[in-house]
Amino acid sequence: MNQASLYQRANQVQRHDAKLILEQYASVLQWRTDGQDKLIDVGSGSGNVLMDFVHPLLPKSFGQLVGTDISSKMVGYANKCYGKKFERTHFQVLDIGCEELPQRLEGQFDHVTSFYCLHWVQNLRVALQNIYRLLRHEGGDCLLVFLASNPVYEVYKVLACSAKWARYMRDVDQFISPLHYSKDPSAEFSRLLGEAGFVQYNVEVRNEVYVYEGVRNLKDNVKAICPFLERMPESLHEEFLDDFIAVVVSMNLQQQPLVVDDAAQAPQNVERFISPYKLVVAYARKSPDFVGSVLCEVPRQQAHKGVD
Ligand SMILES: C[S@@+](CC[C@H](N)C(=O)[O-])C[C@H]1O[C@@H](n2cnc3c(N)ncnc32)[C@H](O)[C@@H]1O
Ligand SMILES: CC(C)=CCC/C(C)=C/CC/C(C)=C/C(=O)O
Repeated sequence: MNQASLYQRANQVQRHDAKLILEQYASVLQWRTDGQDKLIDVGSGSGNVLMDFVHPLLPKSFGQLVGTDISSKMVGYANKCYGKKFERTHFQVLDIGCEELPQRLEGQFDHVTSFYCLHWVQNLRVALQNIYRLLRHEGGDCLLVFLASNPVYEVYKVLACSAKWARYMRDVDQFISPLHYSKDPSAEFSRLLGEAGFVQYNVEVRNEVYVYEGVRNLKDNVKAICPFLERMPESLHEEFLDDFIAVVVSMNLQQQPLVVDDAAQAPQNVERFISPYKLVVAYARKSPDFVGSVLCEVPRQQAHKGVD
């Protein structure tokens, strides 16, 4: 995932989920009384989720906002878009799955956030140990949002077995969420949080559905995140995306076009593609003073996203 501007244009699902979850958790985060909070975001990508939805929640006098990503291209893009415009804000390269966390980052932050990143990291145990170490020694909290499962992974598996695409997808398992096949992602992630040292945590696994309107829209969203495209000549991209769509159709994830009878209304004949997925929403604190309300059921939105 290196194409920052492409990602910035085709990340509606990711933006939708981050916005909704931040609205629910803004008041749960343990804000400092002096307003000098330091926050680090893991896997910030092109930076727009961090700057559009996290930055506005920070107190005016916040201490520091650091966006990080494993991709230097993403970091370069985010610094160019936001680094100069926003005070006390910068982006830097960090692999959250690294064996040794840079010492200058250890124990520096009040909050760690991460949206749609941890499903890219195979070694969640190491990633959580690093997240724990980023937080101040005396406390701090984290809000981690990522995919447990998504039909995109089943499509990858099918394409990886085909004679045409196998040579670009030999390491397909490296790009499947480590919780995709888990029978109980909530229990598994809770255990990992406990092992990392977090004493109080709440892990929800939300069953979500996003509906993509039109083939082009789905293809653009796939293009923005698919790690295999950059390995093949550009002349093959459209063929790969056509085959991707054919697998989606074979999995019965296409909804028949809706035709509206009412003469006053134009018929809607755009195909819709349904993506049912499981989203992990984990909130954890390093220190033991846990607020009971965190564990209360948060109001849920019922409508399918992506459809007006
Ligand atoms: C889908 S994007 C999410 C970007 C942004 N957080 C958002 O919500 O739009 C996932 C990002 O995670 C980054 N990423 C993948 N593995 C990572 C790792 N081990 N450490 C840090 N970032 C990683 C990718 O480079 C990519 O920019
Ligand atoms: C119907 C269908 C297979 C939809 C897949 C849609 C899609 C582009 C999912 C991407 C999931 C993902 C890995 C997102 C990300 O990391 O940002």
